[in-house]
Amino acid sequence: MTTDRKPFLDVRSEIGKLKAVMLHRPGRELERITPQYLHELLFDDIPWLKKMREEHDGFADALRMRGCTVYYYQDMLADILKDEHVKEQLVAEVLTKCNIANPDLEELIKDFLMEKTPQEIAEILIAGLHKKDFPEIQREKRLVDHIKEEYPFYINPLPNLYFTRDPGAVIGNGLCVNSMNTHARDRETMILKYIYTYHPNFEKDVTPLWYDYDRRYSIEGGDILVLGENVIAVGCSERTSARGIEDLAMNLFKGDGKIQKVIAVQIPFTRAYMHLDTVFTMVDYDKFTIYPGVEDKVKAFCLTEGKNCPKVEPMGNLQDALKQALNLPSIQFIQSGGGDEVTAAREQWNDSTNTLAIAPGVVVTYNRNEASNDTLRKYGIEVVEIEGSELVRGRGGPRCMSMPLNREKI
Ligand SMILES: NC(=O)NCCC[C@H](N)C(=O)O
Repeated sequence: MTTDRKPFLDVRSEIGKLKAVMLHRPGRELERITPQYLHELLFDDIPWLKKMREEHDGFADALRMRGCTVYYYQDMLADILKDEHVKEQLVAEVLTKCNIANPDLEELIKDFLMEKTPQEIAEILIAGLHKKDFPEIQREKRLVDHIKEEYPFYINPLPNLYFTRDPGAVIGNGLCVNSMNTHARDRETMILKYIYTYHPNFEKDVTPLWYDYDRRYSIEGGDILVLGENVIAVGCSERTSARGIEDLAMNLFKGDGKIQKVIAVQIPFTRAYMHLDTVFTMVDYDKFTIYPGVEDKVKAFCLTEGKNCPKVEPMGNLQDALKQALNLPSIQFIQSGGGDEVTAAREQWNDSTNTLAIAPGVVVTYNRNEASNDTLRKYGIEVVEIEGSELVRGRGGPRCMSMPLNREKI
C-alpha cells in the first residue's frame, strides 16, 4: 500500500527550504550557571535569561514567518512523559547517571519527581535539581551525608541544550543520536533517544538510527553537514572523533543506500574551532561562508564503503573536495568579516560563520556581525538578521541553535 503522507524526518541537503525544526527555548538551566562552573558547563560568560528568551523567540518567529514549523524539545519530552512506564524508566536512568551516593536519598528524589506533572518533570530534567530545591526529608544519614560536598546539584542543569544542533542530526530519513564528547552535554542525547523511541512523530519503526548516544566514540551534530542526497561532510574536531566518523559512515553505507560518501574534514582541535560549523557553513548551491585562513588548516578525506571499515582516500584541498562531493565545476568561499583579519576574528567570536540556511541563498545570522553579513549580501545571499547579544554567550549561532527535521528537496 502506498501513502502520500510526508515523512516527519527528511533532510537531504544543508540548504533546501526549511520545513520543520527542533529548538529549545532557553530556561532556568541558564540561571544555574555561576562563575565557578562556567568552564565545566562550557560557557565563557554569565547569560541574562530574560533577554536570551526574547532573542530566542525572535529567532523562532523568523523561522515561522518563512513557513517553518517549530517543535520544542521540552514539549516533546513532556509528551512522552505522559506515559507512566516511560516516566519511570527515564527518571530511573537519569538518577543512575547522577551518582547519588545515598540510595535512600535517590529513592526520595525519585518519589519527588514521580509526583510531578509531565511538564514539571521535563523542566527539571533540563533545568536540573539544585540541592536547595529539594525538600529536607527525615532519613537515615549515611557517611556521605556527613561529608560536605560542594557540588550544588543532585541533577545537573543542561544550559547548552538550546544548541539543539549538537545532540542530534537528521540525515536523510534517519536520525543520528550523537555521543557527546563532554559530560556536561551527555543527558541531552539520552533524552533525545527517549523522544526518538517513544514520540509518535518520530515513527521509530521506519526511522533508521544511524548512531547512538552510548557509543564509545564521540560525534557531535555541529560537525555534521548534509551536503546532498548521497554525501555528507563530517568535521573531525575537538568534539568528533575519527573512529566515530568511521562508525557512522559504516552505518550509513549499510542503511538505505542513499549515502555513498562521507567527506571527513579535519579541523584544528581547539575550542575556537570547536565544530566544523563554527568556522564553515553552506549558504547556497555552490557557496560557503568560511572563517579566513581555515582552508589552509584543514585536511579532507573521502570515505566510501569498504569490507570491515570504510575505504579512506585523501582528497585535495577543501575547495577541490567540495567540488568533487557536490559534482560542481566551481565553489565560492565567502570570507567572514569581509576577509579582514581583525574584523573576522572579532565576528568569529560571535559566530559570524555559523549561519542557518533556510532556503537556497537565504540564511539566518546574528545582526551584530555587520561586516560578515554585508559580505554575504555582496555575494547575492539574502540575510535574515536576528538579535543575539545574549544568545551568543553560549558560543553558538543560528545553525547551532537548530536541528532541522525536514527540508524541501532541492
Ligand atoms: N555546533 C556548535 O558549534 N554548537 C555550539 C555549542 C556551544 C556549547 N557551549 C558547547 O561548548 O558545546
